[in-house]
Amino acid sequence: MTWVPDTAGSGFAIDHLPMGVVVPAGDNRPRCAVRIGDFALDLDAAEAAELILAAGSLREPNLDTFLAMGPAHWSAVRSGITELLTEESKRSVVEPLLIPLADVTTRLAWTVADYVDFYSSEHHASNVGQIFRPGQPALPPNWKHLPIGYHGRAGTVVVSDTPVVRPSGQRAAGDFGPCRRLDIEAEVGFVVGVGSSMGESVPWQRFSEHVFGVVLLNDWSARDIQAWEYQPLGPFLGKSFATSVSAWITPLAALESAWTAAPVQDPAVLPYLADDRRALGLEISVEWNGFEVSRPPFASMYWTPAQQLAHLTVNGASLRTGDLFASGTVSGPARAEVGSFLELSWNGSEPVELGDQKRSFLDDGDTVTIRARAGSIEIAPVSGKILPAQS
Ligand SMILES: O=C(O)/C=C/C(=O)CC(=O)CC(=O)O
Ligand SMILES: [Ca+2]
Ligand SMILES: [Mg+2]
Repeated sequence: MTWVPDTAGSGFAIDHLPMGVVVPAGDNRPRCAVRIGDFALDLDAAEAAELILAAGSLREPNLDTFLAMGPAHWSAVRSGITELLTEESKRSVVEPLLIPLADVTTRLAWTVADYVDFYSSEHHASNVGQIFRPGQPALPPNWKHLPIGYHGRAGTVVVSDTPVVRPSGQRAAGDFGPCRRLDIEAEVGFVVGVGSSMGESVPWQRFSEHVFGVVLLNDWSARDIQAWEYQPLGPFLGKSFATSVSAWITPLAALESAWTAAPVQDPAVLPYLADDRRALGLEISVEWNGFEVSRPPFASMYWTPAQQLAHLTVNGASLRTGDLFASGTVSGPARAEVGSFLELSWNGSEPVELGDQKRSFLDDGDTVTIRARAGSIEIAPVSGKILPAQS
């Protein structure tokens, strides 16, 4: 039991403790923090006051040093924070370090090193295959043999609530202008803490030794630019303009009871990909201008994050602290479970109702918020508003 008021049922109770970086109003120094209910606990101040021992890792302007220190450190810090927030005897010294969330702005919590995006929902891949490549098999021949992915643009990963400017680009031969089919992709991102050496692959069993935690991720996608540019090398400018992530990273340690069964794979995969079929049972919700338009089920993903990690490194490519890999768009089997508006509106042919409007893609001024829950835990939402293209 925590002494912090009103946390039960908030999704951010004492069993959660997601980590982030905040700047208090009237200050300009970013500091490491943990979220409890509607407060941020200033971990920089807690470590400075020796209320928590973290070898200086919480006195940095972001979580990079903390992330690099690995599971034993993550777990010791988590225990220390739990103690501060539960022991009544600590309350008088800790309570002054709680800042209402209304009085802070959040920052990107870590330096994104490499960013990789997978394509691991069978429903999403077959929907997009039918839309982009009609007349061809919905899934490419390699799809069930490896988790397909591409390298994205780490430098344009932004924290939730950062506005997204509509990109301009080539929409067809000789046709340049603002994107007309601006879309979202609802995804789950995994934040790597502990790196690896070049030449060394990281087996799926080592997932929790390297991955610290989970964020929600919106892979904003310019469908007209993408459809024109992507062959044969895959997504480029159609996706590199912005990718949004949650302000708070949910540690894997908070999600231990959220694991459930992943779909059985047929055909059998190669031994390095033969994992224990554990999926995170996150129930995602996509809100468009405040209307819930979809509920993608994360446990339906064909390829698991542990398999994605094994595949990422099987050629000896190393991991770095801060690497971010995204699940790929999360789409379930039903139309009301898809993770993109491309699928929801079937490429604009079946617009959806938002109040008294009918819509297929994003208009300027629209806001999209992606939320997710697993039992008592709410993953911090990722939200973004579309601003007009640069003139
Ligand atoms: O199939 C295609 O050509 C394109 C697919 C996507 O845009 C999806 C993508 O970025 C990967 C994913 O999020 O699943
Ligand atoms: Ca994507
Ligand atoms: Mg993107």
